[in-house]
Amino acid sequence: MTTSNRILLGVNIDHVATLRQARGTRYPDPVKAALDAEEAGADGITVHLREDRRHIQERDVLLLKEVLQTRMNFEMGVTEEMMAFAERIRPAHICLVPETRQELTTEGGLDVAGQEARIKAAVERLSKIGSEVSLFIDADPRQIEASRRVGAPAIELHTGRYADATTPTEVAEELQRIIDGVKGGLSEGLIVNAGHGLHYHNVEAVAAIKGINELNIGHALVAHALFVGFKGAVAEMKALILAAAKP
Ligand SMILES: CC(=O)[C@@H](O)[C@H](O)COP(=O)(O)O
Ligand SMILES: NCC(=O)COP(=O)(O)O
Repeated sequence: MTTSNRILLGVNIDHVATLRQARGTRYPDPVKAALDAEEAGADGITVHLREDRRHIQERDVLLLKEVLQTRMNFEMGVTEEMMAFAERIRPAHICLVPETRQELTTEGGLDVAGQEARIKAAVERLSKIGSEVSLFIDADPRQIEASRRVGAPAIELHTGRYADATTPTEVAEELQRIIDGVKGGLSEGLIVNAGHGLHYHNVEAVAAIKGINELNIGHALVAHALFVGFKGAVAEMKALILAAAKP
């Protein structure tokens, strides 16, 4: 069970690639962003190779595998194509996410409870290559219990609803859901990560929750980097979460 106050920052570089793909250029290179992020204190690099390849490409993942000093967290849908690719690159961490072609971004968590046999088989297969498999789920007790049952060592709680909440009541309710989810995950013996939609203005309350292992943050960092540079954006975020996580 992870109960330390040391909280890790996983930097998601997908949206550096979004900017590149918008013009079909060679720049900006997410690989450069990853190296800058590491220099600025990132504990790991997250990439989501979407089925539609709207941002990260296979080339990015293959290069990252060669150059990262930290570790890769490879987000993927549960498809045969992705399973075979993951087996080829053997990332340190794999996060299984739900994916819909038309969605603007990952809208909800993976329905582990509704497809336990399928997710269990994927977790078993991916664990054989030495990856630590986590499941990107909503902070829902049913999904947390199912995650333990399918043998995943880790979960990542989807913080999108908290990030999108507008009224103080809604924010408090969504935060409480995450707090309860962290407690529930830890009591099931799982490593608990969190992420999606986290920003400089909403990250501290989540970073202050005891027992969270890692926060994965991307879109807000890439946006802020336009004004302060990628290293500056990562360093600011890292300082914020470390200060918030202090006992
Ligand atoms: C699963 C997750 O939360 C991230 O991969 C995030 O989704 C990346 O960005 P997009 O969802 O916008 O592709
Ligand atoms: N898994 C969440 C993630 O990697 C980053 O999501 P976002 O900060 O880009 O919304």
